[in-house]
Amino acid sequence: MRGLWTTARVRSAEERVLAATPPGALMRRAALGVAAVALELLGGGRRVGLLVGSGNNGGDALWAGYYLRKRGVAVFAVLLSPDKAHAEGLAAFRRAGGRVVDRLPPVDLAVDGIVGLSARGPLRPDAAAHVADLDAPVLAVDLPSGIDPDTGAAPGPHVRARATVTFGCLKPVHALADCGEVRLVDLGLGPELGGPDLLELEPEDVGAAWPVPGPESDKYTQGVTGVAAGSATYPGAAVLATGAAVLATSGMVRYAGAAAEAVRARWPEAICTGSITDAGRVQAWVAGPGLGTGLGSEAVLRTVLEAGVPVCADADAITMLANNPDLWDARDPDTPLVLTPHDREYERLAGPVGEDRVAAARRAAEKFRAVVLLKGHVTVVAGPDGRTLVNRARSSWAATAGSGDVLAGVLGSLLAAGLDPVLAAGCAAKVHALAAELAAAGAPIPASALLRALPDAIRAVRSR
Ligand SMILES: NC(=O)C1=CN([C@@H]2O[C@H](COP(=O)(O)OP(=O)(O)OC[C@H]3O[C@@H](n4cnc5c(N)ncnc54)[C@H](O)[C@@H]3O)[C@@H](O)[C@H]2O)[C@@H](O)CC1
Ligand SMILES: Nc1ncnc2c1ncn2[C@@H]1O[C@H](COP(=O)(O)OP(=O)(O)O)[C@@H](O)[C@H]1O
Ligand SMILES: [K+]
Repeated sequence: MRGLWTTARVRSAEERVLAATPPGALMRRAALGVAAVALELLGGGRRVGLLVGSGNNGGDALWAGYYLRKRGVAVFAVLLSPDKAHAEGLAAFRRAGGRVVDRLPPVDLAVDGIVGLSARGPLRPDAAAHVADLDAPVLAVDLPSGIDPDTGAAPGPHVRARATVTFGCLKPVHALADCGEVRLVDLGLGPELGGPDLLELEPEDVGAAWPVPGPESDKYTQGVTGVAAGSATYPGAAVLATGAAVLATSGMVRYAGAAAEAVRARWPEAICTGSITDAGRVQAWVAGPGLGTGLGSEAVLRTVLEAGVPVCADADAITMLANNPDLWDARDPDTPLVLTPHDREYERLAGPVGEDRVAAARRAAEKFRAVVLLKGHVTVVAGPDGRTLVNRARSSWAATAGSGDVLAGVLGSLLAAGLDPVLAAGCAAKVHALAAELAAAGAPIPASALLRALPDAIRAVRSR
């Protein structure tokens, strides 16, 4: 698990460490780390350009330029605010033979020291113009400038980094936005940081949590997943959600609804009935994909919410909950509920997502006392207790019709197996994104291919 700390937390930890270290020591340690990665990225290249902003981020870049000069690299620096450039860094850079220029000449690598933790908003026009001019790979200092450190939002011009060297700890931007390869330089902040604000599951965490049968298991002990999805109009959603539950764990799956024929034809191992009242006992329900929003569907959702087992409410179930607040009363508040909206469904429930997806997921989790999995390229899982997991997909091939139905089925089966709902949601998101990546291998895929890749994705995380 990787922890991520917001800028406010980093700053307060840094203040305490700074007070206990000689002046400039932390910056030089940070800059040495930047110079080391720059040398790696340079390969045979010998020319580096620095874009230097007005704060300590620029100071890091100038000190890195100093260390690179000591290794015989030609280094050029553009000072975006010459009067405010970090004084000691600039003096050291000049002493070592670094050249201050108005515009970068052709270089093999650019170092982005424009702005770091104090960044607000997109790059300012002068900085944006220098960035637009670059045609060398960029090494970002702390974070790619123009991206918000805490939300990962990049509402305008920003740096696209080949790699980022960050200091002390990872910040939300490193999980929420594209920072290239991220390297961490230890500044000894550890004891001062406290617990992280956000967590990112690593493949091995997902592999360790994934439910697998043991010698004592039978089909019931591993959890029975109920699927209330699909309709005469949308049988496919039922086939995908049920299939995902069938493939994700080895417990049993019961399907109840109007697509029973289609589901039985594709998944003979699922126990199918036409009506929720005949479904039998389950340990968790997945409700919503392709279900429709009419009165009959509302009755189904009510039954599921009253069942006293964890529920994953997706798609039409979310729309019904948004349109008909009475439905919330059916819910036993002590039984876990996981809502899996995409941005438009979120808006129906809780207003616009806005640029801070983490805050949005947390807002809804608190409001509904539910686990909220906000889908997208960056998926955020927030629990009503404030626990928050983030997962940034490494590809976008999952953006295809029916892909959400697969996610809901996987998540439902993890709930049925008894996983903690926040962990279940985080594991489902990670395996779903990995399955999309494996299935696609560089070419578009339908959701049914994503579904077929679930076993490969589960094997991949379990082998870590
Ligand atoms: N505090 C510490 O102990 C350490 C800090 N370090 C560095 O210090 C950085 C933070 O330094 P500062 O707090 O001085 O601030 P920054 O260097 O992040 O920002 C400096 C200034 O940039 C300008 N700016 C803000 N948004 C901008 C935008 N969108 N476009 C262009 N310019 C913008 C603002 O005027 C801001 O005050 C970290 O990111 C890290 O690189 C490292 O040296 C390690 C040690
Ligand atoms: N650009 C993207 N990159 C990676 N994953 C994405 C992207 N867009 C959507 N996804 C993922 O694909 C799934 C889409 O779900 P959803 O929007 O409900 O689609 P559908 O309703 O067609 O099934 C979600 O798991 C989401 O996280
Ligand atoms: K930067």
